[in-house]
Amino acid sequence: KEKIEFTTEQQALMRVITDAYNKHQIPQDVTKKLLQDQYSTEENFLLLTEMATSQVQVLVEFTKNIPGFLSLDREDQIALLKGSAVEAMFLRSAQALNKKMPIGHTEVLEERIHKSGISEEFIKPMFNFYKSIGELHMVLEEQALLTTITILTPDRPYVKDQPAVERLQENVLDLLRKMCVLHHPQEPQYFARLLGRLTELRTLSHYHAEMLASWKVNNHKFTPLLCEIWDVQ
Ligand SMILES: N#Cc1ccccc1NC(=O)[C@H](C1CCCCC1)n1c(-c2ccc(Cl)cc2)nc2cc(F)c(F)cc21
Repeated sequence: KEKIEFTTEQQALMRVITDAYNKHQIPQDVTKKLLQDQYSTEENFLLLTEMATSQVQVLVEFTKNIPGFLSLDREDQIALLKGSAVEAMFLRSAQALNKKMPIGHTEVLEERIHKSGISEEFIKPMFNFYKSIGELHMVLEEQALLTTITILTPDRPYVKDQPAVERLQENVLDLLRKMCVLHHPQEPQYFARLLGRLTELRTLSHYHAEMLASWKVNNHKFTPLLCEIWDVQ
């Protein structure tokens, strides 16, 4: 049984990232809203744009706490945020769906999302991703580190100093690898499976603009922030 040792730097990094992840939760819990009422496709689209907009603001605050992020070139910081916002939102949505809920709530939530206005062709890939995240039973620290790794992806479009991003990402990857051994000692391949989800996440995120454009509403209105961050309008 491998003895897991964390350096003092890694312990500090873990605490900072976990605290930031906890602090920057989504203000109002979207699952509670969706469980409360069945909304029209228009109301759901509005809720989505509100959630996505607040999610971007939450993401910006979260990245400020990633050690080293603010020392990156400012344009690279923007490129990393723009490049990861959609993936971070789908990760957050997956974690929202896979949260422990009273009996029958998850089924209601899934039903509401199926009927929310999203076009059928995207339902399957989206729920496949949510299910594959759920099967991992990630602990909170792993969720926080996975989101951080997604943000610190060096090969996003327009990133100039990729090695600087790689150095930050490597520290977080090393920490995540150790956390996976610690929390899933029986699954030596767990870390690799976790990283494999990031590939699935990137594929799903390619659809996001189409998913929004094909939402069953007459008028697709977006906030200025979403127009900036998402390739819409
Ligand atoms: N945005 C956002 C966001 C930010 C933080 C947390 C959840 C978010 N997701 C959301 O609000 C949307 C809602 C918005 C109202 C209409 C039904 C979907 N959502 C999505 C979903 C996000 C995008 C795109 Cl194109 C399709 C779907 N998959 C969800 C899974 C869940 F379990 C869940 F509760 C919510 C979920």
